[in-house]
Amino acid sequence: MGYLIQTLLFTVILLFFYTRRKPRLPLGFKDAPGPPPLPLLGNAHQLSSPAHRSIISFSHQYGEIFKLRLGWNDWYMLCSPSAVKEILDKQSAHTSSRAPLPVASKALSGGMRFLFMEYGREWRTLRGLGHRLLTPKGSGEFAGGQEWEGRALVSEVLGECVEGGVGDIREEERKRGTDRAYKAVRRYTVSVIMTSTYGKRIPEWECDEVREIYGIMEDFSKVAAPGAYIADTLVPLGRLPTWMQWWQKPLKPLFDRQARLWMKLFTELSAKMETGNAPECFVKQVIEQEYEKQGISVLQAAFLAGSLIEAGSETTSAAINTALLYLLANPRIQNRAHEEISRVVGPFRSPTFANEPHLPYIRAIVKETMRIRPVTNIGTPHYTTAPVTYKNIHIPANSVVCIQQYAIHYDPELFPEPEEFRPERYLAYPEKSGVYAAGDAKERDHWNFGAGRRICSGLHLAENSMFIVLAKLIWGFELKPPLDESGKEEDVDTSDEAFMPGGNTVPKPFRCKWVVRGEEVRKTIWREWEDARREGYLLRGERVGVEGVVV
Ligand code: HEM
Repeated sequence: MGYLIQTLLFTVILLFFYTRRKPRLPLGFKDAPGPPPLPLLGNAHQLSSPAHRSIISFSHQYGEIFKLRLGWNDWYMLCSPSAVKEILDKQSAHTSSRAPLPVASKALSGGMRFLFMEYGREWRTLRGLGHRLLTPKGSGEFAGGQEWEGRALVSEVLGECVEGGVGDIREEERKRGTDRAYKAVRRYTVSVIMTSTYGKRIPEWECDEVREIYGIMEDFSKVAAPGAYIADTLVPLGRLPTWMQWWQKPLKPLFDRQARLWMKLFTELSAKMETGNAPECFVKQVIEQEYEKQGISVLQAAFLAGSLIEAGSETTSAAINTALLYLLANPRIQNRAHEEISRVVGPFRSPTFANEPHLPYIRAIVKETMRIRPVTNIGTPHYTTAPVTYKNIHIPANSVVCIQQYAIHYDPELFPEPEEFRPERYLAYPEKSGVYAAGDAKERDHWNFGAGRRICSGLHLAENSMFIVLAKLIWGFELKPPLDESGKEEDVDTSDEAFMPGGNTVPKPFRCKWVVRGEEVRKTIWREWEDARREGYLLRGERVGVEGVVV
């Protein structure tokens, strides 16, 4: 114990001097501007809750790059398209790692959580394994499943949320508005990602698998929350001998819980492969690519699949639910969107991906949602492995470099009246996000998926889900504000208060009145769902039914 106290004291003293250090600058270069840090505290006390508001105001004060000292690291906040392009794209050989996190990455995740993995051979091999699944073409193979799950979702909303529906919904919820569609959207996204990775559908929200997956994500967000564990702030504590790392023992059961779930799914699938009964899916591809020969352990391969499930579920449902919240608050936009869909599709069938080129306004809603409420609140931190420069600013090795999506998305020079939800600004952007991410910085649509070599692997899958779900829901229903006790429509809140606290921008569950758009549409929804249940859909030539891939 005495040794531990001495080490802690030593680390605090070290931090005191470390936080007062000045970087050595090469001739002709300067340090990034920023608010002066306090000894020990750095700048953490200057961040508001939610943090993006103070980041936006610092960007107004200091410009396109500023520096904050947060814990052990200097964070260089990138607040302009060209700073992101120059630093994260053009100098990506040195800006593609992640900061060391002895607790969240090492102890909780055994160093195997893909999102946190340091840049290097192992990360490259794993990214390569995931690549085939997630390229535009690979993601396109899941379009049938997204379309099919979209039909399931629309019928769920009709059954559960609409007056005259069939679910166990209370009369009052039907009349005054319900938040059930919020969960239905979450079910949709988990089901799409589980079918893609393991060939398994998630037909019900209330089931053991969803409980376990969300339990794991909850453990993760608690442990990774800023300030939750001092060793993720005072990183040198991670160099203590393992027996002295007091956080290891309580986190062991949480690591075991993840390993158990990811390994259970993985070994079940491997067993099915041995008997020739495995569904077509990502993990089957990984096994066929002989991951062991590439130096990847079975546990790491199982964690890779788990990382995709984690990374793809809550992010996509948060984005879709955010779009629904803004549509609810903006009847004019909803009407314009519905006018476009009904002109192109009519009431006798619901929209499909084939209609996408003719639905520019729906595509614009997808992009505008990602602009106005980027899913990451304080950006996506990368870590430098060598010094990099931007204009005459020098950024040393071992610094955090972090896109600030909110600061860029709320720059009125780039997006006039940025607080306004205005899909029209994206009508001149016919391509998907991946195309703009690879192009000229000034032409990029939004920065929601990050940048450089660590750019979101699932962006095509995510954008496709957003498009198909929004198109089908707007086609099927009018979203109306909930009613208060006196029967008057309530105001719809889209302020920061409407979102949960934390690193991700996730809307709080919100009530809404779902009104089906006429008898013909109601009949079409039921008919299409019956057809879908009967026929299933094809995933790379294999039939998928209500229970998942049919083998
Ligand atoms: C609207 C939905 C989504 C948003 C906003 C989103 C956003 C992001 C962001 C900002 C990053 C970090 C990028 C960086 O470091 O520069 C990321 C990483 C990642 N995302 Fe997504 N994502 C979404 C959906 C998905 C889906 C559906 C999948 C998988 C199927 C996925 C898989 C991943 C993975 C594996 C990484 C880690 C990449 C790495 O560290 O190399 N994401 N995502």
